Amino acid sequence: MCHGCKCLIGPSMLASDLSCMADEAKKVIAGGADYLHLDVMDGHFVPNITWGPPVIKHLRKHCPDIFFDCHMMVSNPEQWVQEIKDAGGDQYTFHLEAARDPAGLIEQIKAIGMRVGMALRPGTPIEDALPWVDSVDVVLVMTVEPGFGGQKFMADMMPKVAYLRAKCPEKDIEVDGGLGPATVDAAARAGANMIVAGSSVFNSEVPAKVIAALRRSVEKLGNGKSEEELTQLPS
Ligand SMILES: O=C(CO)[C@@H](O)[C@H](O)COP(=O)(O)O
Repeated sequence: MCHGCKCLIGPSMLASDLSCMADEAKKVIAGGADYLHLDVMDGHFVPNITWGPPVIKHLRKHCPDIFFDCHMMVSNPEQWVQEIKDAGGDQYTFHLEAARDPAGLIEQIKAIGMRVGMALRPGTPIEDALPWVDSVDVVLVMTVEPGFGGQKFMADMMPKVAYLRAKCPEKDIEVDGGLGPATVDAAARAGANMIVAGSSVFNSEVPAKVIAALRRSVEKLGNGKSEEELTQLPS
């Protein structure tokens, strides 16, 4: 179980109305988001294209204080570190499958002053990540195939999360894909403390309620409480 990790909820902007991204961001910030998850896709590493540093830079002007978690679904993650930093990124999450030299890339990101995230596609075994886990701030376990929002949560990724949590009680573990009030309990029980949620938050009439429900699950179940203890907690 997670001992020292804070529960953090990060709405995925991919699911927002991108014609008014800044307003959408402000809405979820007001609704209690701890950070914004920004999916950068290059049409090569994944079969979709979203945005890059110019859009992040403009969003930063409208949202000066929130943490920007940049999920780099790109084939050449070494190329964008400086641009993402300059645009206002706080965390640079690269895909292990795309990194030619993970150790060098981690150093590059750290040297520039961003938090380092390492993401794993569903098909990547957790063992592949172990050599670098101690050097990164966050491990992102994808719970859908990266590329698109609105997919079904892959509960069979939870053993990866649980294995990692057992090995690294203090590490930030993030999950992303198909998360909402109906699926978050499994991720919380496995030990994830950073929850990315796109469709469930932005499709809701009241995003704040969904964010609160996600937080409630992680705060309760992520602390290793028994079902009996949970029934005694105020809702
Ligand atoms: O990285 C991705 C998809 O590649 C995610 O961040 C999705 O955007 C999450 O969206 P939902 O599954 O929550 O709708």
